[in-house]
Amino acid sequence: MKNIVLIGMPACGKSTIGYWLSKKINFPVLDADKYLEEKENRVISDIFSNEGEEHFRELETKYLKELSEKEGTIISTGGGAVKKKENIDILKKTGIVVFLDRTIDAISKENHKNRPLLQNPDNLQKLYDERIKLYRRYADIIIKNDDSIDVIVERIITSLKGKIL
Ligand SMILES: Nc1ncnc2c1ncn2[C@@H]1O[C@H](COP(=O)(O)OP(=O)(O)O)[C@@H](O)[C@H]1O
Ligand SMILES: O=C(O)C1=C[C@@H](OP(=O)(O)O)[C@@H](O)[C@H](O)C1
Ligand SMILES: [Mg+2]
Repeated sequence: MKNIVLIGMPACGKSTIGYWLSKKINFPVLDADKYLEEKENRVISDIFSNEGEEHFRELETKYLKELSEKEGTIISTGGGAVKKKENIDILKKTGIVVFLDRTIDAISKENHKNRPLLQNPDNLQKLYDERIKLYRRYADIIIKNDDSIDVIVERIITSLKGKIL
């Protein structure tokens, strides 16, 4: 059974929707950021401020590799997982990639205190411009996150019917 891999901008809903999707379809869920924090016994903002983004990206790749070895699991990635093609190549071998497409406007209204890259709000548009083509390129399925979480979960389930559900 393939994994369901959620990708998209920071605060597009990957962690939250992964959790509710898991409840609905009874697949286990693993959040790549939480997994990394548990394995490293540290929080991401601490890794960014002490060792920097590059070190975080190395750890992210290491743990995405571990997660890609799962089966029938929902994997909520961090927004920057698409920065390395290597990450996506690995995730795609065992999973179907779902891009949660949420507007910058909606994302900008969320609380970003635990997102080191969004401490400067101007960075959101910059990240979007750098990454949007990557999310679209790597997506097997694109789901617009422009309604309630329940509706989005149902949209994902409908789009996966006949593919893996
Ligand atoms: N469709 C939605 N309706 C209401 N809140 C949403 C929706 N999608 C995401 N959110 C909220 O946005 C915030 C960021 O979501 P999160 O799951 O942490 O995003 P990500 O893991 O992609 O960074 C959370 O507070 C979440 O509840
Ligand atoms: O967009 C990014 O580069 C990042 C997004 C974060 O995850 P979320 O997308 O869950 O916020 C987290 O992995 C880290 O702060 C870097
Ligand atoms: Mg998340």
